[in-house]
Amino acid sequence: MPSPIVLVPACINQIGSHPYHTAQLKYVDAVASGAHCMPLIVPALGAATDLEALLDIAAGIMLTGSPSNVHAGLYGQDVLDPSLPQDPARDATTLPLIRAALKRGLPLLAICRGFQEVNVALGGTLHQAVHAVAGMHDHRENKHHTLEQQYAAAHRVLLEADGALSRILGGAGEIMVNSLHGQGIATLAPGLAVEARAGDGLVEAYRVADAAGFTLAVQWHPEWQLAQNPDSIKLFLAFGQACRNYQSKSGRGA
Ligand SMILES: N[C@@H](CCC(=O)NCCCC(=O)O)C(=O)O
Repeated sequence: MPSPIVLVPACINQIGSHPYHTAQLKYVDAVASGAHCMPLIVPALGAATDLEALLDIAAGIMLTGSPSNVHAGLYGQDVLDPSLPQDPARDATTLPLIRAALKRGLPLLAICRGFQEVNVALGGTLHQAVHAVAGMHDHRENKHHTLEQQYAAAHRVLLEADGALSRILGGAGEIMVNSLHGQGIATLAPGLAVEARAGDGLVEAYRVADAAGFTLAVQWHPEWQLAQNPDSIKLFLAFGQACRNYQSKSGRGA
């Protein structure tokens, strides 16, 4: 069977004098080495994206993290801190792509910003600054720390008993995760089912309840040093297997 193609939507980033379509290496490599699939970086072309052409060749989609925020206008709010990075071209590409991919039953794995944008794509809202909400913890990384420290395990999450994530992780009730986000889920979109929460109650993982295939979105970073984290290995293996199953069922597996 040819390797299943997993779409990895790009960000737009300024490098020197020019804007680039970019995808961070750790995400792209995790699709290859963790899910054993072929990553395909999708440019952030917005409305010019041919969604059906992409979905005709894809067997999965992975939404990456990124320092930028999903634009608050997309969930009916004003941007509270305009100094934080935005990526309207990524928003204009991923939101329609997410909806079209789910309609086809494509396996989906979403991480950090990706976790937030799937929620917004399906009608949910975000806290623009989780740490400013009474009773919530500060989920941000300390930018003065080394990368190793920033991506180290930061807090535990409690997994839903008998949930999809818990099953993938061998029946675990809780796991330790890293934490590098200022925003978080305020209202979960209709049709999403909670899979894990942090100690302050913040949703840390969910699935699309009535999806035809595998869907999991996590607020943490399983792609970070994937090979050293048994939970992350299991998560990416399960995603990869779902992509292989989708490819076989769609008749493209020969
Ligand atoms: N802007 C959002 C998204 C946070 C996020 O995805 N952080 C990861 C950035 C670096 C990486 O990709 O590893 C927020 O702050 O909530």
